[in-house]
Amino acid sequence: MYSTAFLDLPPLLTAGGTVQLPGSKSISNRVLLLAALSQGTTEVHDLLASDDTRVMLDGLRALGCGVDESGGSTVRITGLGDQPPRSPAALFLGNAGTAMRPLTAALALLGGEFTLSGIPRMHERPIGDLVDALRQLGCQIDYLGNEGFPPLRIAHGAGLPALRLQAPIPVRGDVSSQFLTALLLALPLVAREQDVVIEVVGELISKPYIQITLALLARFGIQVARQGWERFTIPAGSRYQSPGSIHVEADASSASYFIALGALSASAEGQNGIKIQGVGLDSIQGDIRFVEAARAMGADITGGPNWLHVARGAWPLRAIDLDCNHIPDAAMTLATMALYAQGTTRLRNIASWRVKETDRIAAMATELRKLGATVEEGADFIAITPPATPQDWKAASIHTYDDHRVAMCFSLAAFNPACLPVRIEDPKCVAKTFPDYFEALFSVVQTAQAHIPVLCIDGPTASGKGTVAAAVAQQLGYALLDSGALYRITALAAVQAGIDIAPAHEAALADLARTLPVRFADGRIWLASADVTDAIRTEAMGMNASRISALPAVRAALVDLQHGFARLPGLVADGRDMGTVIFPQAPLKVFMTASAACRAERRHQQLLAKGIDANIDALRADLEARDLQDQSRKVAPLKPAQDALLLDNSGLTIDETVAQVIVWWEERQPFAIHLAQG
Ligand SMILES: Nc1ncnc2c1ncn2[C@@H]1O[C@H](COP(=O)(O)OP(=O)(O)O)[C@@H](O)[C@H]1O
Ligand SMILES: Nc1ccn([C@H]2C[C@H](O)[C@@H](COP(=O)(O)OP(=O)(O)O)O2)c(=O)n1
Repeated sequence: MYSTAFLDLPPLLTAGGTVQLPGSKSISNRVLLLAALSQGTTEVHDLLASDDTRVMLDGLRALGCGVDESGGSTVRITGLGDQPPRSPAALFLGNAGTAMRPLTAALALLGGEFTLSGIPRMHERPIGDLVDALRQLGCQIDYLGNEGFPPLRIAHGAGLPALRLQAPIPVRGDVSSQFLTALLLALPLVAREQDVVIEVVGELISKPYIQITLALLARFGIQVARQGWERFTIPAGSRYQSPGSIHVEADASSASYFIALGALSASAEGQNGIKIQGVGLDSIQGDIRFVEAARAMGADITGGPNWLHVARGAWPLRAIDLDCNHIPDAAMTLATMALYAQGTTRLRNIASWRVKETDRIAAMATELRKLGATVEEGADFIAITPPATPQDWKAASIHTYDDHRVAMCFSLAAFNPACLPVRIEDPKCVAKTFPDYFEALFSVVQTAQAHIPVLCIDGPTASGKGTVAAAVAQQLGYALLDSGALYRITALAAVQAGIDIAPAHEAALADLARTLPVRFADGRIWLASADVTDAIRTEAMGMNASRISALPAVRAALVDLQHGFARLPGLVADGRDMGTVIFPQAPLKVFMTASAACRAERRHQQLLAKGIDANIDALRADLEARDLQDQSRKVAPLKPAQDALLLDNSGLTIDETVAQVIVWWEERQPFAIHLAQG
């Protein structure tokens, strides 16, 4: 997951390959609750690991359910059965509507004392219609903040009052279908002696989500009878029965981003479109009908029981005018597909967008406009006209409103014909449903090598390049190339092979460099099966590296390996010749220096921290000798590139040095200019 403040997506050109999608959030949290209400243990396979399932699992544990997470994506839930939930209990449910609503209903019917709260946005999301329905039944629920919104208190410490189950229970269906889902999931608890009937007031929205609820209830032994979408009957004698084991389908809403990707990108060379694993055309999730909408816009989609294949069909895409009530979440993806359509795309009947993670109509309108689109918005619709020509596109920093879908939708804007990068702010908000979304995206998209941003930091030993490069890479979410390590590893391999580091053995040393079995993983460096992270860091190996690096054939042998580090979303490279030889087109080259005295002192401190005693004068003499050797060699000597910015950090802290590099990087991005204008 990218936990950076922002993630800059370089312009993307093609896509191709296979993605495996994470489990559906809606199915995951429903299954968890049903398993928790059942007798016995349920093995839940392919459970989504996300913020929303995390709060549900924590909540169930707090209520006394058995939760065994030792099996990776398979979680074992031991249900309450006939046991009462542990009470009192305080549940924090983040921003998970799929946890807040059904738990409120279930706990109100089970009895006990509970508080249910979430993050501030959760406290702005309405729950009054559900509370009204439960209060009419006889449940005692209080608002702890604003009327009609969480946080809530359920107060049945003295036992449940008699519930009024004879008359049909009315619930509004036109604000959120989650209220009805909550009642359907919870009322079987009390459908013992008589049928329990729910009547929907108002036009029910998001019906497909109710279908998921009914299908999952059936898997847990509850057969709900439905008359139209107005009346639902839970038969007397209902009891939750664990199916023993259940598989969670991949998330059909998450599939929408990759369906869109296949529809709007040219295929990568030798590939034909995108294959999506984990969800197929016969999915029980309503958002699978996004397929029809994407086809209407031009996508070429085929599929089987648990896979989809998507390629470009009509291009440019066709604008559509669609009632999106049946696919409220996935429809947001249509709004960014509209950027690539001819004409105006109108998405209607989407009032529920206004009460989701954020006001999604306002959010989409604001961010689409930043890209140069013309957007009209109303209480329950949005109409998008793309920028008229490539020149009308703008580089935008997309605000994501702590809304995973906004972040994922707008990643598609990186295919803009103007080849502008797109900045996604707070990319970790995707953790709600798809923590590794950007990793999955990068695994199936490609761009021209020239579009991949590279930031070079060169300089003499102990100037702080390595430290600063690592910090900058972390802040930007970029890969890191410690090129000095490659020379150090080659030198170590030569020493181990007994090859003298001298010009006479240049060819043999170059062969060694070309076939170096090196691997960088989890902050460690491996040479074949040996962890050499520490062995290459000695002063002696630094000197050997400097000697081996003076051999032109060795340098040439390491070029391809170094170029291979430049991958999406970008690279920070540190060394001696990153800006001059390896990445001469890099948009930012920093030449970092510090006085010899300062550098000797830093090295001294570094060694002391490792428990190695060293003489500071000897260290200074060594580093000056190495500087001289690196500066005076014939090939790729240590020197600033012509367009490098010099940074003498003798008087700066590490943080100040990093901040300066980031300021220079930001000055080169188009977003700041846009912000200044906007
Ligand atoms: N302003 C600074 N910038 C970068 N590093 C610094 C700074 N001040 C002190 N240091 C320290 O200098 C030492 C040498 O840094 P390092 O990154 O190993 O240098 P290099 O990669 O250039 O050889 C590290 O221990 C680092 O913490
Ligand atoms: N791009 C590079 C990186 C390192 N080298 C050589 C020259 C250096 O003295 C050695 C060791 O580099 P390294 O960056 O690990 O050394 P320091 O951490 O700066 O002491 O490798 C090079 O020639 N070109």
